[in-house]
Amino acid sequence: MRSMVMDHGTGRTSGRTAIEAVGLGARYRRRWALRDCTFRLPAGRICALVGPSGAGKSTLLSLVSGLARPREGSVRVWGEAPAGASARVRVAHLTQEKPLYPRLTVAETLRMGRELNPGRWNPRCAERIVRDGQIPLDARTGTLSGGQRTRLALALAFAKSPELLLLDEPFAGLDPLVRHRIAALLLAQAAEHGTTVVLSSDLLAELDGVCDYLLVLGDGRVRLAGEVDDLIGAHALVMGQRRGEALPPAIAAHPVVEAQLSGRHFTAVVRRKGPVAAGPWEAAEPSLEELLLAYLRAPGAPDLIAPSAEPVAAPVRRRPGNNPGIPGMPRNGPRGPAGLRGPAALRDVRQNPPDSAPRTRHTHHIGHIGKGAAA
Ligand SMILES: Nc1ncnc2c1ncn2[C@@H]1O[C@H](COP(=O)(O)OP(=O)(O)OP(=O)(O)O)[C@@H](O)[C@H]1O
Repeated sequence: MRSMVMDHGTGRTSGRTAIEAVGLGARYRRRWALRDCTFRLPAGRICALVGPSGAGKSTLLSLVSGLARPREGSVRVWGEAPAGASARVRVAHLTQEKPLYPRLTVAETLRMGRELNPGRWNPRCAERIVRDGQIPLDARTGTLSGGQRTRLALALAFAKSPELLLLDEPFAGLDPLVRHRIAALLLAQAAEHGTTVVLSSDLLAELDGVCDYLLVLGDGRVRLAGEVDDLIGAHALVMGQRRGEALPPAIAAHPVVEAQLSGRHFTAVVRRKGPVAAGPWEAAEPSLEELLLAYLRAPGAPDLIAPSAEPVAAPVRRRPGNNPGIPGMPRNGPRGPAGLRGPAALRDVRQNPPDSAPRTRHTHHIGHIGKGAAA
């Protein structure tokens, strides 16, 4: 079961802000790719950017890095316009293509990185990441495997000493073992350098234990945003014997994000209005993957912008159903008695994570390492 340990000392709704978007919108010709995006990402987080294909994830990353300009609204990176010279050097953006010159060797690529980033280049960091991956320095980058290319691209990105690292699908096309190594590398480097990371991925199981902040897009809009702990704590996963055609009234009394009724059983993810009543069912906090799957399967579920993701500059325009007054949210005081009982199977997986699972450095995340993160 997930730990309820929270770091109240960090002041989630205050502190440095890495990204703040207000009413952000972008479009390609006549079609909006992103609309009315409003959220804040505090510094020091590892943020998962999730959404179905075409939801606007790459577009958002391009707006944040200054590669694209917004059509409406604004985005600030470390308080500045992303396209400005000073914001640009503080941000590294690894696009899906991970562009490398195929005819250059690894050593030549690192040399080029140094020449392009005078004053910020950290050669020891780049060399260590390449050496740990046993990548031959004299190999041409065009001959590297997918995992080696990703590692080299991450070496280039981290050696630039960015304060904000944007990664577009860094795990795509990698086998599970390589994904695990890359995730561990990412966590270790981000912890060592204090880098804020935004990581888009559709490998949901991999994100648990890696990310402590969540931004879910759907159809170009923000659907979920906030600390992972807050968002998970606001929901319950309920499983039980089905009696009749509908969910038990005590469960349906909570806003239902997604329900599956099959055979004699039901499974539902609900947004808790309070403790889930005891009954002939089991209730537990969903894992990050379970929460994400529920929202991805239910595109009509109301969005939820947690207080931890509200911009300082402008209040969130709430759509119907986006009710922040949920037990478990820090602005609403301490968590009430959860009254949640975890199914033995889920509890077992979460209490016995693989030793090698990468762990986040964030204090409030320690103790709820996910199920084989990036395994
Ligand atoms: N260069 C472009 N020209 C026209 N439309 C585009 C362009 N790039 C993206 N789009 C459209 O904008 C929307 C958002 O695309 P985007 O690539 O940001 O989504 P995504 O969530 O990153 O998708 P994926 O997970 O498949 O990479 C989609 O409808 C896409 O078709």
